Amino acid sequence: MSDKHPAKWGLTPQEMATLPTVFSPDLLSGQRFLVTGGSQGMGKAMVFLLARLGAKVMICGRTEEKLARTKSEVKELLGADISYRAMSIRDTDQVDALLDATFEEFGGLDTLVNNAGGQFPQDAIDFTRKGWAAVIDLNLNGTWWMMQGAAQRWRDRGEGGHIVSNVAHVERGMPQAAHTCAARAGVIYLTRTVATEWAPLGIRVNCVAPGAIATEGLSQYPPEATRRLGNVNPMRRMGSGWDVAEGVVYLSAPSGNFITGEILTIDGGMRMWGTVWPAGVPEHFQV
Ligand SMILES: CCCCCCCCCCC/C=C/C(=O)SCCNC(=O)CCNC(=O)[C@H](O)C(C)(C)COP(=O)(O)OP(=O)(O)OC[C@H]1O[C@@H](n2cnc3c(N)ncnc32)[C@H](O)[C@@H]1OP(=O)(O)O
Ligand SMILES: NC(=O)C1=CN([C@@H]2O[C@H](COP(=O)(O)OP(=O)(O)OC[C@H]3O[C@@H](n4cnc5c(N)ncnc54)[C@H](OP(=O)(O)O)[C@@H]3O)[C@@H](O)[C@H]2O)C=CC1
Repeated sequence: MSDKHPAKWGLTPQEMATLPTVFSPDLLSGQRFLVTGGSQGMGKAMVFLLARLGAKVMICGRTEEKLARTKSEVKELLGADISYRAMSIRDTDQVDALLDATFEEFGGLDTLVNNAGGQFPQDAIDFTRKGWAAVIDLNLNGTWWMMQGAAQRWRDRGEGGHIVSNVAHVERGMPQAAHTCAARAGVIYLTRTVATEWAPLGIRVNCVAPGAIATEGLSQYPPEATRRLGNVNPMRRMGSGWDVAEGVVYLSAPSGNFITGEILTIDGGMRMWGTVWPAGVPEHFQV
């Protein structure tokens, strides 16, 4: 997929309704999930897979129209009912309201999936304070409000739970995306820390760390930012939202019962070879 910029990124609802999965159809029967950013991209793939496996699902995002469309597509293609709430994870009052509504509607929560996030490509030296703050607030603070809010409710109810946060492959840093690299590293180390603090509460805490994944979110980036994404790992192709969704289910289902503080990298090997350079390869690094 080198040098290509498709007219439309990501999986269609029909694909998400029919793609093969390694998991059995009743695996998550009765399990209650909350997926932030479930209205498109990887989050939407998770929602389709979770619904196919029998889970009850609540999704959120800022745009009501996208949430309502996802709900009706899941109903039409899978015959399943999901719930949604329009909100921003950056707003602590809205986070509390979402968590309260979810616990009330489902009578509890089994797994929180922190998937909402994003950034813009820019050299770190040029970040404005407002741009830096926006990316940290969304990806680090917003994710943390969700993690802490869910854990407090589980503790107060005397129940356990599981958190899985969608971060990014950041082991080698991320040139031209240092703000999101810093935020994702923050989430990774929060995860590794509270996995210990919250183990006595019966709460497992994990992350998935994707490399370049073809999703609708990429349509917000110009072709010069995305045309190299199929060439940034040894497999020399992009992953799909389904690859990440299956990783989330692996960690959340009984297959993950003895896994906490883990970062499951789903990147086609990008941690070993390949650099994104989302704003273009600087002359110094061209070969
Ligand atoms: C191409 C990938 C780049 C990252 C590299 C990651 C490498 C890993 C794999 C590669 C692919 C990863 C892809 C994705 O994650 S795609 C899915 C996620 N979706 C998005 O990223 C959506 C796009 N981003 C945003 O919506 C916003 O940037 C953001 C949410 C981060 C900010 O939202 P907010 O609405 O609060 O902020 P504003 O838009 O009002 O902007 C606030 C200030 O931020 C600065 N800014 C914003 N955009 C840019 C830009 N394009 N370039 C430079 N600066 C920017 C700016 O200071 C804004 O303030 P002003 O508007 O007042 O100037
Ligand atoms: N695509 C890729 O290659 C990679 C992506 N990632 C990360 O994985 C996650 C999912 O990515 P992807 O599926 O591509 O993203 P998309 O941009 O396709 O989807 C993002 C989702 O998050 C929601 N969202 C964004 N901001 C907020 C907010 N403040 N509050 C609540 N919901 C919000 C969006 O809905 P709405 O706009 O309506 O709010 C949308 O549903 C993101 O954190 C992304 O940065 C990491 C590595 C690689």
